[in-house]
Amino acid sequence: MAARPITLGIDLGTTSVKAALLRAAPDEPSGFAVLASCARAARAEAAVESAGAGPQGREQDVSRILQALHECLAALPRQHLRSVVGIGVSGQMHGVVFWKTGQGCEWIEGGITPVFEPRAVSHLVTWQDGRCSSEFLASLPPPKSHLSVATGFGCATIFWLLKYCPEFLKSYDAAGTIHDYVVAMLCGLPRPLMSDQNAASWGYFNTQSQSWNVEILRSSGFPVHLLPDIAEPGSVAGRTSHMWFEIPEGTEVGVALGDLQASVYSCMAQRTDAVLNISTSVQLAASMPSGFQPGETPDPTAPVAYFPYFGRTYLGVAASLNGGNVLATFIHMLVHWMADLGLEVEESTVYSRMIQAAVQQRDTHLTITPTVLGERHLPDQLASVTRISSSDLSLGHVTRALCRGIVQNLHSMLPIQQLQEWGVERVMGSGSALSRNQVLKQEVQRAFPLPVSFGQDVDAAVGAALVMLRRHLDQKES
Ligand SMILES: Nc1ncnc2c1ncn2[C@@H]1O[C@H](COP(=O)(O)OP(=O)(O)O)[C@@H](O)[C@H]1O
Ligand SMILES: O=C(CO)[C@@H](O)[C@H](O)[C@H](O)[C@H](O)COP(=O)(O)O
Repeated sequence: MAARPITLGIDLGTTSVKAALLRAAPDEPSGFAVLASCARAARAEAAVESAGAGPQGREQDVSRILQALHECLAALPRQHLRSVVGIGVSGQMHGVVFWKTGQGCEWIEGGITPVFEPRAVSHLVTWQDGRCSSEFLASLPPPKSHLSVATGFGCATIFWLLKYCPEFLKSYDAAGTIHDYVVAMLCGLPRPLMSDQNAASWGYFNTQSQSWNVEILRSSGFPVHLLPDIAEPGSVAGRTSHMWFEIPEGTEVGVALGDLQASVYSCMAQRTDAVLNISTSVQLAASMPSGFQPGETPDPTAPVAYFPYFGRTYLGVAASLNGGNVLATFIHMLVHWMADLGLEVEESTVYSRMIQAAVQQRDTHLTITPTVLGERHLPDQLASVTRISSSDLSLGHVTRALCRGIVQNLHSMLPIQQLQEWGVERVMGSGSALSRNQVLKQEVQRAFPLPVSFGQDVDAAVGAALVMLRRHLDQKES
């Protein structure tokens, strides 16, 4: 019997990097089996943001992201890596990283396996970056796109750098998301390719014409030469230029995908499924009918946006900026308070103790609006706590209220009534913040009284691998 094909999926997330190996499994309902997976914290938060970014700047160190990626690959079984026939890459959308063409990395040979190390590469300015104030965004030209432009979106960041750090931009002649960068380095692409999934997340991209708003951008002095060329999600960007963790040189690499779309692709078994992803951020997504086209102009006050998916279809998405990152912020606060009091406690200990305490605390009157980052449609709505009584101040009460607040905030953006109008019959949970947190699961089931099931915690990596596996199988059949 011919060996069943194996593909590798990668997810370059905001907090962690995930990798998964999939093998075709015709006798499985899904058609695949996950052979192995791995997750490694990236810990990539840059120690120093760019000059002028201010306290709202959020940048990550590309070398740390690649280090976490290499750790994941090194942990996967070599006998399977040798058989990989395709690599799918997804990652945190909206962000932008810059590099010099032909100098973006150096392949280091002579070790256990060739690896590429970043060279003339900037920090990654992430989707959490808040340097673009509302006033600055209002000064930008209106986009010819159904998606509005928010802080942390690639084009907004480039406009900000053009105004405040023009010399910085002159140092680079290529740009993309972090996953576009990794694809370009793996394949030695002279210029990055970008799927419409990631282009739409940058702003100033028209998904119907599949083109950048080049004239609008150029007339504002925007460095349009930095805009990547566009390619279909699911198509091949190139082939690996070196052997990589024993994955053969010449292996096909797909055009990078949005982590949201890759997660949905792995979890959405039927078109009537909604996918609720809680990772660093939170997204609730459902399929739009084929033929659906979003409006021509953006509505920045709308809590639901329409993101390109596959095959020119769209997802209706409530994308909250406040998900696992809110829990992480709470824990960082507790750990720092305890350090101030002379106590050293591991973050992982706090996560497990607070979740255990809240599992025991099934209800609370304490009410937390968790939006420490505001929301794109309500940037000035920051976090608040109400109904505080002396009896509701245990760790269990506060954690229950925090988890409830995260889920209720998402529900306020996309309520179950709207999901049911769209024909949604089931909610598929994804993301490792959800998979590791029984309280979040309980609050999801409470807020969305539909059948709810929970997936793996490497969903986007599985989705990216699955896209390449199905491409390979289709090619073999044709
Ligand atoms: N030990 C833990 N137990 C439970 N939740 C955790 C733990 N460590 C991190 N988390 C949660 O997981 C979130 C990150 O999820 P992850 O899927 O790694 O994010 P991303 O895909 O955005 O990189 C963090 O924001 C935090 O809320
Ligand atoms: O914000 C949106 C969409 O606008 C999200 O769907 C977006 O994909 C994510 O926030 C980023 O990609 C980061 O994802 P993650 O690191 O939180 O998994």
